[in-house]
Amino acid sequence: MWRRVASLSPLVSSSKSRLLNQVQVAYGFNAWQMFSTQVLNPVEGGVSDSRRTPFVTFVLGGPGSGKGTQCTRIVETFGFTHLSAGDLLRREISSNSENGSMILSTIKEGKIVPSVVTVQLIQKAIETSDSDKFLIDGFPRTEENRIAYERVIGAEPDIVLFFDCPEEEMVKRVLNRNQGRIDDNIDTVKERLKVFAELNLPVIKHYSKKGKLYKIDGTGSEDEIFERVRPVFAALRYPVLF
Ligand SMILES: Nc1ncnc2c1ncn2[C@@H]1O[C@H](COP(=O)(O)OP(=O)(O)O)[C@@H](O)[C@H]1O
Ligand SMILES: O=c1ccn([C@@H]2O[C@H](COP(=O)(O)OP(=O)(O)O)[C@@H](O)[C@H]2O)c(=O)[nH]1
Ligand SMILES: [Mg+2]
Repeated sequence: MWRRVASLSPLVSSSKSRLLNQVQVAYGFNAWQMFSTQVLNPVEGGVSDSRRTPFVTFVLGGPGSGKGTQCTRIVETFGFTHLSAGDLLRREISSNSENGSMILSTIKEGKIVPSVVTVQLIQKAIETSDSDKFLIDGFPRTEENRIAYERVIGAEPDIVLFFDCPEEEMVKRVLNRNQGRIDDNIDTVKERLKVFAELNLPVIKHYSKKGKLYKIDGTGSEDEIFERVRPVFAALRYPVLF
Protein backbone atom coordinates (compact mmCIF):
# COMPACT_ATOMS: atom_id res chain seq x y z
CA MET A 1 0.00 0.00 0.00
CA TRP A 2 1.20 3.51 -0.75
CA ARG A 3 2.73 5.63 1.96
CA ARG A 4 1.28 9.06 2.59
CA VAL A 5 2.11 11.64 5.20
CA ALA A 6 -1.17 13.41 5.76
CA SER A 7 -2.62 15.57 8.45
CA LEU A 8 -5.93 14.70 10.04
CA SER A 9 -7.84 17.67 8.76
CA PRO A 10 -11.42 18.53 9.70
CA LEU A 11 -14.23 18.23 7.19
CA VAL A 12 -14.11 21.94 6.44
CA SER A 13 -10.86 22.48 4.59
CA SER A 14 -11.45 25.43 2.34
CA SER A 15 -8.94 27.94 3.70
CA LYS A 16 -6.15 28.81 1.32
CA SER A 17 -3.34 27.70 3.60
CA ARG A 18 -4.95 24.38 4.29
CA LEU A 19 -5.53 23.90 0.58
CA LEU A 20 -1.89 24.60 -0.22
CA ASN A 21 -0.77 22.36 2.59
CA GLN A 22 -2.89 19.53 1.28
CA VAL A 23 -1.68 20.09 -2.25
CA GLN A 24 1.92 19.95 -1.05
CA VAL A 25 1.14 16.75 0.76
CA ALA A 26 -0.29 15.29 -2.42
CA TYR A 27 2.69 16.56 -4.42
CA GLY A 28 5.25 15.10 -2.07
CA PHE A 29 3.47 11.79 -1.94
CA ASN A 30 3.19 11.36 -5.65
CA ALA A 31 6.76 12.42 -6.28
CA TRP A 32 7.78 9.73 -3.82
CA GLN A 33 5.55 7.23 -5.54
CA MET A 34 7.01 8.02 -8.95
CA PHE A 35 10.55 7.76 -7.59
CA SER A 36 9.77 4.41 -6.01
CA THR A 37 8.37 3.12 -9.26
CA GLN A 38 11.54 4.16 -11.06
CA VAL A 39 13.75 2.45 -8.54
CA LEU A 40 11.72 -0.68 -8.08
CA ASN A 41 10.45 -1.26 -11.60
CA PRO A 42 13.11 -0.26 -14.06
CA VAL A 43 12.21 -1.08 -17.64
CA GLU A 44 14.43 -1.44 -20.67
CA GLY A 45 16.81 1.46 -20.99
CA GLY A 46 16.37 2.32 -17.33
CA VAL A 47 13.35 4.56 -17.92
CA SER A 48 10.36 3.63 -15.81
CA ASP A 49 6.73 3.51 -16.82
CA SER A 50 5.46 5.42 -13.81
CA ARG A 51 2.30 6.36 -15.71
CA ARG A 52 0.87 2.94 -14.96
CA THR A 53 -0.32 4.21 -11.60
CA PRO A 54 -3.16 6.57 -12.43
CA PHE A 55 -4.00 9.67 -10.45
CA VAL A 56 -7.55 9.16 -9.17
CA THR A 57 -9.93 11.84 -7.91
CA PHE A 58 -13.26 10.84 -6.40
CA VAL A 59 -15.95 13.48 -6.98
CA LEU A 60 -18.69 13.37 -4.36
CA GLY A 61 -21.75 15.38 -3.38
CA GLY A 62 -25.50 14.97 -3.14
CA PRO A 63 -27.81 14.61 -6.16
CA GLY A 64 -27.74 17.88 -8.11
CA SER A 65 -24.73 19.27 -6.27
CA GLY A 66 -22.98 19.83 -9.61
CA LYS A 67 -20.57 16.87 -9.78
CA GLY A 68 -21.08 16.13 -13.47
CA THR A 69 -21.07 19.80 -14.48
CA GLN A 70 -17.80 20.52 -12.70
CA CYS A 71 -16.22 17.29 -13.97
CA THR A 72 -16.83 18.54 -17.52
CA ARG A 73 -14.98 21.76 -16.66
CA ILE A 74 -12.08 19.85 -15.05
CA VAL A 75 -11.79 17.64 -18.14
CA GLU A 76 -11.71 20.72 -20.42
CA THR A 77 -9.08 22.52 -18.36
CA PHE A 78 -6.93 19.76 -16.92
CA GLY A 79 -7.41 16.84 -19.31
CA PHE A 80 -8.75 14.28 -16.87
CA THR A 81 -10.82 11.31 -18.03
CA HIS A 82 -14.31 11.48 -16.58
CA LEU A 83 -15.89 8.24 -15.36
CA SER A 84 -19.40 8.81 -14.05
CA ALA A 85 -20.51 5.77 -12.05
CA GLY A 86 -24.15 6.67 -12.77
CA ASP A 87 -23.45 6.84 -16.53
CA LEU A 88 -21.65 3.48 -16.44
CA LEU A 89 -24.68 1.95 -14.70
CA ARG A 90 -27.14 3.59 -17.12
CA ARG A 91 -25.07 2.23 -20.02
CA GLU A 92 -25.47 -1.26 -18.55
CA ILE A 93 -29.24 -0.77 -18.55
CA SER A 94 -29.31 0.32 -22.19
CA SER A 95 -27.02 -2.49 -23.30
CA ASN A 96 -29.47 -5.04 -21.91
CA SER A 97 -26.82 -6.70 -19.79
CA GLU A 98 -27.82 -9.41 -17.33
CA ASN A 99 -27.79 -6.87 -14.49
CA GLY A 100 -29.76 -4.27 -16.44
CA SER A 101 -33.17 -4.77 -14.86
CA MET A 102 -31.74 -4.94 -11.33
CA ILE A 103 -29.79 -1.71 -11.93
CA LEU A 104 -32.86 -0.01 -13.37
CA SER A 105 -35.07 -0.81 -10.39
CA THR A 106 -32.33 0.16 -7.92
CA ILE A 107 -31.82 3.55 -9.57
CA LYS A 108 -35.57 4.10 -9.79
CA GLU A 109 -35.86 3.59 -6.02
CA GLY A 110 -32.87 5.83 -5.31
CA LYS A 111 -30.99 2.96 -3.68
CA ILE A 112 -27.40 1.78 -4.24
CA VAL A 113 -26.41 -0.86 -6.77
CA PRO A 114 -24.30 -3.71 -5.25
CA SER A 115 -20.62 -2.82 -5.05
CA VAL A 116 -19.50 -5.82 -7.05
CA VAL A 117 -21.35 -4.53 -10.12
CA THR A 118 -20.21 -0.90 -9.91
CA VAL A 119 -16.60 -1.65 -9.00
CA GLN A 120 -16.29 -4.06 -11.91
CA LEU A 121 -17.57 -1.41 -14.34
CA ILE A 122 -15.14 1.18 -12.97
CA GLN A 123 -12.24 -1.26 -13.03
CA LYS A 124 -12.95 -2.15 -16.65
CA ALA A 125 -13.22 1.51 -17.64
CA ILE A 126 -9.86 2.31 -16.02
CA GLU A 127 -8.15 -0.71 -17.49
CA THR A 128 -9.35 -0.10 -21.02
CA SER A 129 -8.37 3.57 -20.98
CA ASP A 130 -4.98 5.02 -21.92
CA SER A 131 -5.46 7.85 -19.46
CA ASP A 132 -3.31 8.45 -16.40
CA LYS A 133 -5.76 10.63 -14.52
CA PHE A 134 -9.36 9.93 -13.73
CA LEU A 135 -12.30 11.70 -12.17
CA ILE A 136 -14.57 9.05 -10.67
CA ASP A 137 -17.86 10.89 -10.36
CA GLY A 138 -20.60 9.80 -7.93
CA PHE A 139 -18.64 6.92 -6.42
CA PRO A 140 -18.10 5.57 -3.77
CA ARG A 141 -21.63 6.08 -2.48
CA THR A 142 -21.21 3.95 0.65
CA GLU A 143 -18.47 2.73 2.95
CA GLU A 144 -19.03 -0.71 1.45
CA ASN A 145 -18.46 0.74 -2.06
CA ARG A 146 -15.27 2.41 -0.84
CA ILE A 147 -13.86 -0.73 0.76
CA ALA A 148 -14.72 -2.86 -2.29
CA TYR A 149 -13.02 -0.35 -4.63
CA GLU A 150 -9.89 -0.10 -2.53
CA ARG A 151 -9.65 -3.88 -2.30
CA VAL A 152 -10.17 -4.53 -6.01
CA ILE A 153 -8.10 -1.61 -7.35
CA GLY A 154 -5.49 -1.96 -4.61
CA ALA A 155 -5.20 1.76 -3.98
CA GLU A 156 -6.95 4.69 -2.40
CA PRO A 157 -7.89 7.77 -4.42
CA ASP A 158 -5.28 10.53 -4.47
CA ILE A 159 -7.76 13.26 -3.64
CA VAL A 160 -11.52 13.60 -3.07
CA LEU A 161 -13.68 16.59 -4.03
CA PHE A 162 -16.91 17.16 -2.16
CA PHE A 163 -19.43 19.62 -3.53
CA ASP A 164 -21.32 20.93 -0.54
CA CYS A 165 -24.74 22.25 -1.48
CA PRO A 166 -27.96 22.89 0.49
CA GLU A 167 -30.70 20.30 -0.04
CA GLU A 168 -33.16 22.92 -1.29
CA GLU A 169 -30.81 23.95 -4.08
CA MET A 170 -30.03 20.33 -5.02
CA VAL A 171 -33.73 19.48 -5.29
CA LYS A 172 -34.34 22.53 -7.47
CA ARG A 173 -31.50 21.61 -9.83
CA VAL A 174 -32.46 17.93 -10.11
CA LEU A 175 -36.09 18.71 -10.85
CA ASN A 176 -34.98 21.14 -13.58
CA ARG A 177 -32.37 18.79 -15.05
CA ASN A 178 -34.50 17.66 -17.98
CA GLN A 179 -32.40 14.72 -19.07
CA GLY A 180 -35.31 12.30 -18.94
CA ARG A 181 -33.84 10.40 -16.00
CA ILE A 182 -36.24 8.05 -14.19
CA ASP A 183 -34.80 9.10 -10.84
CA ASP A 184 -35.22 12.87 -11.29
CA ASN A 185 -38.63 13.07 -9.62
CA ILE A 186 -39.49 14.36 -6.18
CA ASP A 187 -40.09 10.96 -4.53
CA THR A 188 -36.83 9.42 -5.73
CA VAL A 189 -34.92 12.61 -4.97
CA LYS A 190 -36.11 12.50 -1.36
CA GLU A 191 -34.84 8.94 -1.07
CA ARG A 192 -31.52 9.84 -2.74
CA LEU A 193 -31.02 12.69 -0.27
CA LYS A 194 -31.68 10.31 2.60
CA VAL A 195 -29.26 7.74 1.18
CA PHE A 196 -26.67 10.49 0.66
CA ALA A 197 -26.89 11.66 4.27
CA GLU A 198 -26.89 8.17 5.76
CA LEU A 199 -24.42 6.34 3.53
CA ASN A 200 -22.31 8.85 1.58
CA LEU A 201 -21.45 11.33 4.35
CA PRO A 202 -19.51 8.63 6.25
CA VAL A 203 -17.32 8.15 3.14
CA ILE A 204 -16.70 11.89 2.99
CA LYS A 205 -15.77 11.93 6.68
CA HIS A 206 -13.41 9.02 6.14
CA TYR A 207 -11.42 10.88 3.49
CA SER A 208 -11.50 14.07 5.52
CA LYS A 209 -9.79 12.24 8.37
CA LYS A 210 -7.18 10.99 5.91
CA GLY A 211 -6.42 14.57 4.78
CA LYS A 212 -7.56 13.86 1.21
CA LEU A 213 -10.77 15.88 1.15
CA TYR A 214 -11.34 19.18 -0.66
CA LYS A 215 -14.67 20.57 0.41
CA ILE A 216 -15.97 22.97 -2.23
CA ASP A 217 -18.86 25.38 -1.73
CA GLY A 218 -21.33 24.14 -4.37
CA THR A 219 -23.52 27.24 -4.41
CA GLY A 220 -23.37 30.08 -6.94
CA SER A 221 -22.88 29.97 -10.68
CA GLU A 222 -21.03 27.18 -12.50
CA ASP A 223 -18.18 29.63 -13.18
CA GLU A 224 -17.94 30.69 -9.56
CA ILE A 225 -17.79 27.09 -8.42
CA PHE A 226 -15.15 26.21 -11.00
CA GLU A 227 -12.96 29.04 -9.71
CA ARG A 228 -13.03 27.23 -6.35
CA VAL A 229 -12.11 23.95 -8.01
CA ARG A 230 -9.37 25.29 -10.28
CA PRO A 231 -6.68 25.88 -7.61
CA VAL A 232 -6.91 22.29 -6.41
CA PHE A 233 -5.80 21.00 -9.81
CA ALA A 234 -3.64 23.96 -10.82
CA ALA A 235 -1.44 23.45 -7.77
CA LEU A 236 -1.07 19.77 -8.59
CA ARG A 237 0.60 20.52 -11.95
CA TYR A 238 2.75 18.27 -12.25
CA PRO A 239 5.69 16.23 -11.81
CA VAL A 240 2.89 14.51 -9.91
CA LEU A 241 1.45 12.96 -13.03
CA PHE A 242 4.19 12.88 -15.60
N1 LIG B 1 -23.98 26.12 -10.22
C1 LIG B 1 -25.12 25.74 -10.77
N2 LIG B 1 -26.20 26.54 -10.73
C2 LIG B 1 -27.38 26.16 -11.27
N3 LIG B 1 -27.57 24.99 -11.91
C3 LIG B 1 -26.53 24.15 -11.98
C4 LIG B 1 -25.25 24.47 -11.42
N4 LIG B 1 -24.41 23.45 -11.65
C5 LIG B 1 -25.13 22.52 -12.31
N5 LIG B 1 -26.38 22.93 -12.52
C6 LIG B 1 -27.47 22.21 -13.18
O1 LIG B 1 -28.04 21.38 -12.16
C7 LIG B 1 -28.34 20.10 -12.65
C8 LIG B 1 -27.56 19.06 -11.84
O2 LIG B 1 -26.17 19.22 -12.12
P1 LIG B 1 -25.24 17.95 -12.29
O3 LIG B 1 -23.89 18.45 -12.68
O4 LIG B 1 -25.89 16.96 -13.17
O5 LIG B 1 -25.21 17.45 -10.76
P2 LIG B 1 -24.87 16.03 -10.15
O6 LIG B 1 -24.02 15.29 -11.13
O7 LIG B 1 -24.16 16.32 -8.87
O8 LIG B 1 -26.18 15.37 -9.91
C9 LIG B 1 -27.99 20.11 -14.13
O9 LIG B 1 -29.17 20.41 -14.87
C10 LIG B 1 -26.99 21.25 -14.25
O10 LIG B 1 -27.04 21.87 -15.53
O1 LIG C 1 -21.76 4.23 -7.44
C1 LIG C 1 -22.95 4.40 -7.73
C2 LIG C 1 -23.39 5.49 -8.52
C3 LIG C 1 -24.73 5.60 -8.79
N1 LIG C 1 -25.60 4.68 -8.33
C4 LIG C 1 -27.03 4.77 -8.66
O2 LIG C 1 -27.23 5.64 -9.75
C5 LIG C 1 -28.06 6.73 -9.36
C6 LIG C 1 -27.68 7.96 -10.13
O3 LIG C 1 -26.32 8.27 -9.88
P1 LIG C 1 -25.66 9.56 -10.50
O4 LIG C 1 -24.29 9.69 -9.93
O5 LIG C 1 -25.79 9.53 -11.97
O6 LIG C 1 -26.61 10.70 -9.92
P2 LIG C 1 -26.27 12.21 -9.54
O7 LIG C 1 -25.80 12.24 -8.12
O8 LIG C 1 -25.24 12.67 -10.49
O9 LIG C 1 -27.58 12.92 -9.71
C7 LIG C 1 -27.89 6.81 -7.85
O10 LIG C 1 -28.97 7.46 -7.20
C8 LIG C 1 -27.84 5.33 -7.50
O11 LIG C 1 -29.14 4.75 -7.54
C9 LIG C 1 -25.19 3.61 -7.58
O12 LIG C 1 -25.97 2.78 -7.15
N2 LIG C 1 -23.86 3.49 -7.30
MG1 LIG D 1 -24.19 13.38 -11.99
